Amino acid sequence: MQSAEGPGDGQVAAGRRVSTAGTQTDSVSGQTPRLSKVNLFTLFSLLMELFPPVEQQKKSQVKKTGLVVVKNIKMVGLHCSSADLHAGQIALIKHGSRLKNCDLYFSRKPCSTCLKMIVNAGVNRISYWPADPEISLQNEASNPTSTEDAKLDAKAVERLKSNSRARVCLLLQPLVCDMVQFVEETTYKCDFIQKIAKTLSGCNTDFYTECRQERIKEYESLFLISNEEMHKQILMTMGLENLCENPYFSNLRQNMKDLILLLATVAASVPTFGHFGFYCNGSQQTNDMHHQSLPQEIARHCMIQARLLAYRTEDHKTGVGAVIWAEGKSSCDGTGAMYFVGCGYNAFPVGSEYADFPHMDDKQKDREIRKFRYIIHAEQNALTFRCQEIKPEERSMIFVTKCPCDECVPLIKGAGIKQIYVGDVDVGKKKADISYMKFRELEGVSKFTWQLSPSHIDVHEPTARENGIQKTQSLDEQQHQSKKLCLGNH
Ligand SMILES: Nc1ccn([C@H]2C[C@H](O)[C@@H](COP(=O)(O)OP(=O)(O)OP(=O)(O)O)O2)c(=O)n1
Repeated sequence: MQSAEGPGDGQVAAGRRVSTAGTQTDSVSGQTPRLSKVNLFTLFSLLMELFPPVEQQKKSQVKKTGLVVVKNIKMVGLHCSSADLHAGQIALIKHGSRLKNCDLYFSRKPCSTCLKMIVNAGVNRISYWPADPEISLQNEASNPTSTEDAKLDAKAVERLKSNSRARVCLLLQPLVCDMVQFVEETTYKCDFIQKIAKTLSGCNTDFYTECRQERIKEYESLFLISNEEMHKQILMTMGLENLCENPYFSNLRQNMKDLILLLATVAASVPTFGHFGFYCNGSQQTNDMHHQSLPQEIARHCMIQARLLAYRTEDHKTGVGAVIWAEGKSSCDGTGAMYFVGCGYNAFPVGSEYADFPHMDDKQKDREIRKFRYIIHAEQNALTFRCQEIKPEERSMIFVTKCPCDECVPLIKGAGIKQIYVGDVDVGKKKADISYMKFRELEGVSKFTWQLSPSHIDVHEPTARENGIQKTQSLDEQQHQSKKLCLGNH
């Protein structure tokens, strides 16, 4: 991941303050609103809780939890609980003593079983989203016995917290004031939404608003506690009584609400809509395992991660995000066999200051002071700062929000990545300083672009592939689906 600043100012440290800085500290010169690293990691932990389930989740008091492992201010692990293991246990299995000095971002306050092992591994800091914890405290009325256990666990967590070297805290930074509006506007203009809008030709121009509203409703019910009293009770049980006083309490709730709004807006940018998905064009279809498509919901989820990363860009005109995942042998992680390899966004070389390089684009005169020779592309950063090797025998995939340019196409192929999931709006374009010609000719890497399912284009052709499986749909089924908004888990 790009950029070297660390999380720090303006953070919400448990029980001390809600926020001191009015805004995040690292936005670039006030040009475009920018997501802070702390908020990026927090939002990634929430997203990981939403990773499409690969197995049946058990109905229990233990809530599914997302987890981001950060080392030297870079993400090195993305996990979520499985049916048998909590997210913290998975981190321990996957990283072992490499957790030493890492920062961990949980989507829920971890239980004592996880916390004792994580603390023991020597982590530096543990941050969590201040709503219902992993062992739920929200079911008080419905199940008094399990709430008793949950309260005992919360007490044990507090004891572990006060006796450990690791800092257990809340790290939430207020968003810059026009951040949500900026995300909403850029989302509406993004390739994925615009491609759908074109096919609707005015009959449902408001589909994006509907998608977004659905996501907001879903995420609010998962990540917020609507009842203020209940929220206070939970914070008290978690040892955050200082945050229960106003204005801290209302500031905290507003911060949380804004972040959820932002996450839902980004998630709505790659919607489950009609027959849209990531498909490769006919001639590229193959039976080779390495080149078969991921399930659509997983592909969409990873693209949402890439879209979120783009809000860390240092290019104030065009933000791009990229994330690399691979599929190993089966695993205990809630992500199934998939594991995180690396991620990045477009930015100037690490350590540079805002004024070091030109920021002009190719529509502005004077070639010498244009940005293009200096900016490191999202894919380049994802490859440079990856935390895992790309193994030739495994299915590896990169998700990029914008078509790879001629500089990046050979890098992706050379690195041995097997699949690209991408928005292809710029394919074949040659701009003055950056061109997107090589993507079309790229061979040996499967290209899944956002489009209508091939089976929808020709209803008699049984070529739709969901997870590599041939599928035929009746005309009726298709018409029904395209009328209705399918708003399941992104
Ligand atoms: N796969 C890609 C494609 C582009 N970029 C980055 C490099 C530059 O920071 C920016 C370039 O984007 P554009 O080609 O859209 O050029 P402009 O920013 O000048 O926009 P415009 O389309 O108006 O020319 O995106 C990237 O990181 N990864």
